[in-house]
Amino acid sequence: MASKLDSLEQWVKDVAAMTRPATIHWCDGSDTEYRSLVQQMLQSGDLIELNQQTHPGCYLHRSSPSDVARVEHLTFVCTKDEADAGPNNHWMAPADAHTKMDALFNGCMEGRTMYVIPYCMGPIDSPLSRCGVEITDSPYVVANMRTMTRMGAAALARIEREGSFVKGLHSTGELDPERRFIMHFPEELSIQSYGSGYGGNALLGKKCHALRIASYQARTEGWLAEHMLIVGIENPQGQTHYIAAAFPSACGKTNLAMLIPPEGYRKDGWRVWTVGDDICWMRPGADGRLYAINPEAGFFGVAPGTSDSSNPNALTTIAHDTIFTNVAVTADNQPWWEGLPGTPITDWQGRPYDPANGPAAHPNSRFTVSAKQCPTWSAKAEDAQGVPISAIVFGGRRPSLVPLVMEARDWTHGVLLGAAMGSETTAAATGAVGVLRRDSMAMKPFCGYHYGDYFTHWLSFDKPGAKLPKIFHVNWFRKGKDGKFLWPGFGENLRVLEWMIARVEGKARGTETPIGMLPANGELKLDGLDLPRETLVELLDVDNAGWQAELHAIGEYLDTFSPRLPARLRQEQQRVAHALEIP
Ligand SMILES: C=CCn1c(=O)c2[nH]c(Cc3ccc(NC(C)=O)cc3)nc2n(CCCC)c1=O
Ligand SMILES: [Mn+2]
Repeated sequence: MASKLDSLEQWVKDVAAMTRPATIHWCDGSDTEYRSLVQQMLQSGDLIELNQQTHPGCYLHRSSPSDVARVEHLTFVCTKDEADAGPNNHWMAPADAHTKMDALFNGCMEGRTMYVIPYCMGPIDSPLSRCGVEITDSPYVVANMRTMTRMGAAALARIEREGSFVKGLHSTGELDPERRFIMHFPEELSIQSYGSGYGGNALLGKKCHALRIASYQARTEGWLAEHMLIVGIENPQGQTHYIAAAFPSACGKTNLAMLIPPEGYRKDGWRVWTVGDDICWMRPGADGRLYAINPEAGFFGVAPGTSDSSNPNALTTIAHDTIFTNVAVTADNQPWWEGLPGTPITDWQGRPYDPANGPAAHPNSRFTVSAKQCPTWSAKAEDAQGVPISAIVFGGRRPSLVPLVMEARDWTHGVLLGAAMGSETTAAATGAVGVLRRDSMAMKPFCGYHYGDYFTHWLSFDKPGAKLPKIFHVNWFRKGKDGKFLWPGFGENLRVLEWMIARVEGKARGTETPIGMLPANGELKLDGLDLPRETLVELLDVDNAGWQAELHAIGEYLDTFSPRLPARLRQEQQRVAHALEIP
């Protein structure tokens, strides 16, 4: 009787025959295994021990200077039909990609250990979870996957029961930027990554599996794999509403997932619970509501900007048992990055810190830590059925035009808000300031198939019996004429989430505008916040002419996905455009 592990064992044999490792190690995810991996990496220099008094169990990894972020131009979706990949992906024919990758993997693990990492994305006993196996020659990847996924024996047992798993093959190769590829084969449920040791390229459970492959799978199976945080908002009466939110980078997703309520709210008994900060898998439950899990078990967060003022919960979370990547170090061997007090003496490349060389910590430097270490971590993150989603929030960094918050009039309008979301670039990102980059549902680098088909899939959830979440759009970053931020943001954002929940509960009326529903006078609670009335007026201002231009630009953006753009979405854009023309 063939065991369901036969296909796994055969695949491991085939990979070993191609890569020719010195030894093969099947990972069990135990503490013993982790400790010996850490010792091995301290010996090899892959890890550097940090100050164990102030940061017990914390280590520093320095990647090679040319391997510090995802490489979108070397990331491919290899579907049989090029059109299925869409204009939002680089495409290569599967046969060509396999030829290229087989040549790179040939003998690449000679003298190395080949680690076999069975993992589960999501709670080990949840029907919403999915399993994968990553084969890698990087102990750093093993250590990170143990934190970021449910890795080891329990996952292997589930694979044995289920028989299906995503096959991920990774090698750091020679860390040569010229020989670096991240290939996705959605029809084969497989991923092949060569030449990078960095997070999003090498921890295959995260962006590669949980977003690119999973978004493709979710479309065929009727669920959603999204680039969203999941946060629970508990009111003084003890009722908790769960919100899923998608933002492009640099909007503070992790900060929102770990939000600390303003003083007055805390005193009244409001609590914020963290379920996830990056990825959300959602599917309709028996009652027609959308139920969500966080497929990850940890946070792979951006270190710079994480401070006592922006996210005290994150600082507490990473005070122990955390792996830091490409941060700086202080004189007493503590991890350091821009935004923290104190001074760095060694920069992310191990050089004596010199401001002339740029920031001490790399702008994309990261911490890898178990989600359970977060003071606001919600035990519901382990709930097999997931949490019911009351609201979906899209957002972006828009210095002008876009109000603080607006509610979609229905699901179709909400999908339009998500499709049109984006951020104006800041000088830090691209040098050009004020260029609007659309990033639909914040999935631009992660949607594993044609964006037009993805919008069609989103629209398909609006069907009889569905009890869909309300959809909102927020903008924390609107500026006044003086160039200053109009909204204090951070913990004060709870006031906006409170209004959303009041809308969900039918306790706020709101006021209709052509672009959506806005808080009516007095509905946004401002007590304890000295926000001048004219500032609130500016924050909620709907500039009709400006929005007519925006809707026109949205139409042009949507047309780039023709002919696979769903007509219903283009009609919704037209509806809003016409509503703006009515005086
Ligand atoms: C839950 C928090 C979400 N959030 C925000 O809501 C937010 N708002 C802003 C803009 C801002 C910056 C500084 C102030 N300072 C004072 C003193 O008001 C106010 C707003 N920055 C924000 N940031 C940081 C963005 C970079 C990752 C942010 O994360
Ligand atoms: Mn992300």
